[in-house]
Amino acid sequence: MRSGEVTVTRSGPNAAAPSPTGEGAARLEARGVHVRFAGVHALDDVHLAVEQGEIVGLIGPNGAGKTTLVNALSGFQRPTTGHVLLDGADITRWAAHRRARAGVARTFQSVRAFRGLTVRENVEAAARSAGAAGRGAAALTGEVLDLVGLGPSAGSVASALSYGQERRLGIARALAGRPRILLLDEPAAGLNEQESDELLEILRGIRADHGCGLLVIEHDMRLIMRLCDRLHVLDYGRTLAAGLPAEVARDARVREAYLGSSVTRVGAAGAGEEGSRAAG
Ligand SMILES: Nc1ncnc2c1ncn2[C@@H]1O[C@H](COP(=O)(O)OP(=O)(O)OP(=O)(O)O)[C@@H](O)[C@H]1O
Repeated sequence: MRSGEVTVTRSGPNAAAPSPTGEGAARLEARGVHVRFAGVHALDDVHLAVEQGEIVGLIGPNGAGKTTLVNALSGFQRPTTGHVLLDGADITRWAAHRRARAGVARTFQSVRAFRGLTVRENVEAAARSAGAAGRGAAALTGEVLDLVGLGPSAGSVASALSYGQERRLGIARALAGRPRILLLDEPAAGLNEQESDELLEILRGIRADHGCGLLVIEHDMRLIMRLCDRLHVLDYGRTLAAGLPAEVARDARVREAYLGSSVTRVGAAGAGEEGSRAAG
């Protein structure tokens, strides 16, 4: 799904969104999810879970079903069959806004901030719509902008930002809801190497400071191999491999379907180059 909107949670300024079950660490899970569009099996029996505090990379060739899976997890696509669970509760029929209130935030591939508003106003608007008010919203906005490195640009109009900064603004708006699980759809798309390195530090900082779990769709293997605790590989809607990044990078099926010849460098160095079929 390509949209400029960012979904945020509705929670207070100093705490992550509440668990629907009252439990601690969040766990968002796709269990046996199928999504069919007419004759296309966009997802075929996919099982994936992301827990608070971990970073999971979702990779695979163009059209593999990555965005469809994030849509299914965030409530923008109803599975044809299968279930989505949050903290063990079945949320398959929950609308996107309800999932957002429960702590599941996402960004989209295309960023479109409110370009006439300042950076601060953009994030404050997201914080307010997520339930923060008054000084709480202002404090949360400042905190989130610092986290994504946009503190010095808080007073700039969004239209003056570079592309890389605008993408970080999209992440800041998602964080303004204090999510427990954050789904990022190609956050490094269009970034140069230096910007991608900066993004790596920002995403690590989000895990460290917010403690939220991240599911990251990305074609930038240099970023993904350094960032993620685990990888999940989709191909033609099916899970091709899942596991530790080094294990996945060595998997012959993954090399053939996606990583191509760059895998030797990816596996050997723990950081490689973009996959051969990764057109982003
Ligand atoms: N709304 C839709 N209607 C029909 N087919 C769709 C729809 N959305 C996605 N598809 C198809 O489902 C499959 C998976 O698409 P999806 O966008 O999830 O792949 P992806 O892995 O995210 O690709 P990319 O890396 O290019 O973003 C593709 O064959 C795509 O054409």
